[in-house]
Amino acid sequence: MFEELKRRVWEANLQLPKHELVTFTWGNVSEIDRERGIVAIKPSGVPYEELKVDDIVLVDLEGRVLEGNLKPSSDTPTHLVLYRAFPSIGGIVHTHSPWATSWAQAGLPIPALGTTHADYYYGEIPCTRKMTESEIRGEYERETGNVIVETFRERDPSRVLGVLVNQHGPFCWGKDAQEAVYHAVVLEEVAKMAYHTVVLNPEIDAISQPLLDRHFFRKHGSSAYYGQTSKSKTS
Ligand SMILES: O=C(CO)[C@@H](O)[C@@H](O)COP(=O)(O)O
Repeated sequence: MFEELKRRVWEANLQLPKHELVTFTWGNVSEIDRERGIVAIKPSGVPYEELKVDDIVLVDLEGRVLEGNLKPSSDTPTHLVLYRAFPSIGGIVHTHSPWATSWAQAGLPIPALGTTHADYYYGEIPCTRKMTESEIRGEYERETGNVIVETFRERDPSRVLGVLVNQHGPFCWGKDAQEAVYHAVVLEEVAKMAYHTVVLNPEIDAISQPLLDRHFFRKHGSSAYYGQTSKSKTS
């Protein structure tokens, strides 16, 4: 019954090395079947070149393994916190892609400096606060999810489709695993461009609200008009 879900998650995981978003095993992708409350996720520590469809692990929203012979990603508790807190999302990607991770390590949000950014992220891509010692010593991966949720108290996860976890790296999401990978690719590109932009002009301001609105809403929401059909908004 979940063969299709597992295949989609397997294919989405294989997109990470293809887009040069992961080194070794530094990343994972999951997708949720909302109707059944089942999450398919990459197994922990398995090299991408060895990953098979049947290695994808199925867990419930409490993290209990329902199917699979391997341990799920060590980041599974983070994914589960996000699926529970953000009902609009259907897929999640975590990587240590170098440009996004550089901003995360610097503890800085990525400002919206141009239309490439505004096409997908409505405003700055936030960086979480640093985690406390007790959060790190406790249920670390679950607390990582909690600190992301805290960062989104005043933000809309359907408009800001990713986050930088301070001193760690990016988590992105989308309506499914494939779209989440797409947003992770965009995040890495805008992280690289933003770095170069602020180096070239340290005084640069974020783009204006009208330009941000124009670019985000031409691809998202009921007034979107970019592309050929509603399905092509990410192309
Ligand atoms: O964040 C980290 C390591 O810092 C992990 O996400 C990364 O190594 C992937 O872990 P898994 O192989 O998915 O358990």
